[in-house]
Order: sequence, then C-alpha cells, then structure tokens
Amino acid sequence: MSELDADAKPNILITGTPGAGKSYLCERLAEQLNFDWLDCSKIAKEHDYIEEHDEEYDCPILDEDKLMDHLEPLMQKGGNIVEYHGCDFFPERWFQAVFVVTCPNKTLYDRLKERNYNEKKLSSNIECEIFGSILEEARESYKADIVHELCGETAADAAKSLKTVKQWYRMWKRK
Ligand SMILES: Nc1ncnc2c1ncn2[C@@H]1O[C@H](COP(=O)(O)OP(=O)(O)O)[C@@H](O)[C@H]1O
Repeated sequence: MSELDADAKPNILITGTPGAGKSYLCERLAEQLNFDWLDCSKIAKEHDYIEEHDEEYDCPILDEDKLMDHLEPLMQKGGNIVEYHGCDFFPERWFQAVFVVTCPNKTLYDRLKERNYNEKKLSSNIECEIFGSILEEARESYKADIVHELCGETAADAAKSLKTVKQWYRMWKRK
C-alpha cells in the first residue's frame, strides 16, 4: 500500500472520549487550515459500515475494515482531519500527528447527559476519561513524539488548540 503522496498535506487524527470536544475543534480546524474533515462515525453511518448494534451500550459496532477501505485512497492524497473516538485500529503510517482531546469530568458528564446517554454508556465514557484511556491508546499505537493532548472544555481551550495545531502544521511544512 502506498504512502502519503509527495507534496501532499499531512493527515491529522483527532481522537478522544465522546463529548470531549472533537467535532467542535475539527470543524474549526478544517475551515481554518483548509483540510477535509472526515468524521468516521458519520461516514460509517452514511455508508452503513456497521457490523451490529450493541444493545447494552446503545451504540453501533463499527465495521473497521470497510471504513479503512473507504479511507485509504483519501489518506493517500493527504489534507485530512480524521475524527474518531478510538485510534488503535488505523494504520500508523496514515497520520503525521495525533491530537487527543480531553475534558474535565464534570463538563463531560453534563455534555453526555445532554445527549441522553443511558447510565451504562454514560459511566463507561466517564471512566474512559478518568483513566485517560484514549490518551493511553494513542501513546500505545503511535510514536510518542506525534501524540499531543488538547483540552476541549471551553472556547478559550479551543482557541489555544487551534493555535497549537496550526503551529504544528507550520513546523511540519518546514521539514
Ligand atoms: N472547546 C469547547 N468550548 C465550548 N463548548 C464546547 C467545546 N468543545 C465542545 N463543546 C460543546 O460540547 C458538546 C460536545 O462537543 P463535541 O465536539 O460534539 O464532542 P465530540 O465530538 O468529542 O463527541 C457540544 O455541544 C459542543 O458544542
């Protein structure tokens, strides 16, 4: 399988617990950096890349292979901001940077409550955040020096995150 095309823009992965603020950030990043925003949950839903529905946690189970076949040609072209609440199944070679959006539990709880998550789904996501599971997953799946943590709580955090990612992109272009 081929790598990123020469002269292509990089691919950036934005991951984190549901509700941490990934979409909020991705929307702004894609617009300001002129990248394509690939929301994996949305793509999976639109193309029915769903294996089954988990009744207990009331969530779809992703068909990872189908999603990856869909993404592969897009990733080769570069210039994508890929959003998903997990990161260990993507090919490591796809991403030049991985940003993990985190959020204080109180705020996360309120956001997930607002989404009407059932108790089980809500507590498992809060635990995921308390234990830093996605950050750990990212550090286990990618080289440590490409994994960065961003806070997704407030508008000021988002502004800071935008600056951080833009700065990373400027440095990447100089390489
Ligand atoms: N940095 C932020 N400042 C203020 N509100 C935010 C911020 N990030 C997210 N939100 C709000 O929190 C909720 C969940 O954010 P969202 O980006 O959809 O989370 P995720 O994509 O990680 O599931 C949304 O209502 C969104 O507007």
